[in-house]
Amino acid sequence: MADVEFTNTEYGKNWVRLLHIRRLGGKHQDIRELEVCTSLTLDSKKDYLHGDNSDIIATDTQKNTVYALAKTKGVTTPEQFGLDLCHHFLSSFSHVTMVKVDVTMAPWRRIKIGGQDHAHAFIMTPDAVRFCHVEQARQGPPVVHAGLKDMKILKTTQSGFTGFLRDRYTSLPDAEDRCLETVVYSRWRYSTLQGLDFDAAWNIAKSTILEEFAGPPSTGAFSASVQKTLYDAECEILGKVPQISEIEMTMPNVHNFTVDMSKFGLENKDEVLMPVDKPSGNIHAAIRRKTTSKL
Ligand SMILES: O=c1[nH]c(=O)c2[nH]c(=O)[nH]c2[nH]1
Repeated sequence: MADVEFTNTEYGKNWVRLLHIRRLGGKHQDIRELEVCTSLTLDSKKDYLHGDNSDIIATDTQKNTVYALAKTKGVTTPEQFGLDLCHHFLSSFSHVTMVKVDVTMAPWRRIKIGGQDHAHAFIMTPDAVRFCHVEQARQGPPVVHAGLKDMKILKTTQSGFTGFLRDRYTSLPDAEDRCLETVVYSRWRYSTLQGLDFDAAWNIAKSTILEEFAGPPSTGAFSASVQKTLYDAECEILGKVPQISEIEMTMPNVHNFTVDMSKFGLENKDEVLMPVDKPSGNIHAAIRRKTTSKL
C-alpha cells in the first residue's frame, strides 16, 4: 500500500522452556529452569511486503538456538543467557538489526535435609519470580533490565493510612493500624555491566524490598502508606547497587476487610478478616538517578 509505512517489525519465539542441569562432579548438580522469548528485527521488510522469506531466521530456528546456546555456553544467570543470545544473533547474521530477549527463571531452591543443602534435589519456592529483558541494537551496547514479580507479602501491623484528602465521596476512615498485603512487581535498569554480579544485585534488590516492607524482626517499621514504603525501597536499592540507574515498582494494596460481627454480639478486634481479591488499590512509581546524583 502506498500510503502506509512500518513503525516497527519484529518476530520471534515465545515461551521456550528449558531446564539446564550443571553437573558439577559426583552427585552435586545445579539447575536453572528458564522460559525464554526471543525477538528479532531484520533490515528489510521483504517478508512482510512481498512474501520473500529468504532472510527469515525461522522462529523454530530461534527456539533451537536457545537450546543450543544452553548447551554450548551454559546457563549461569538469566541476564548472561540473554546477553549470549543477543551476541549470537547479531554476530551470526548481519541483517539482524535488533535482538530482544525476555527470560523468566523458575524459583527452584535446594531442598534442605537436617539443615543441610541437598546436592541435587530441589523444591519450588515461588516467593518471587526473577525475570530480565536484554536487548541490543546492532550499533549499540546491550541494555539489561532485571526484575522480580509475584512476590506476595503481608504484615499484620505497623501500617497505617491517615490524613488523606476527604471529599463528599470519602467513606474510608483513618487507619492508625491496619493489615497490609501486596504483590510486588519491580523492574530496574543496569546502566553499566561493569563489576556487576547479576545474582548478587538481584538478591540485594529482593531483600531490600523485604526489609523496607517488614522492618526489624521484632519491632517492624511503620508504613505511612504504600506510596512511602515503595519509594523508600526504591531509594534504598539505588543506594546499595550503583549499577542500577532507574527502577520502577508496582505494589497493589490488596485489601483484607475486618468482618463486622456486631450483629452476632461479638467484638472482632481485627482478628478475623475477609481477603478480597478485587478491587485492589494499585500504587506505582518509577525513579531514576538525576544526572548529578551521587546516590
Ligand atoms: O497506602 C495507601 N495508599 C493509598 O493511596 C490508599 N487509598 C486507600 O483507599 N487506601 C490506601 N492506602
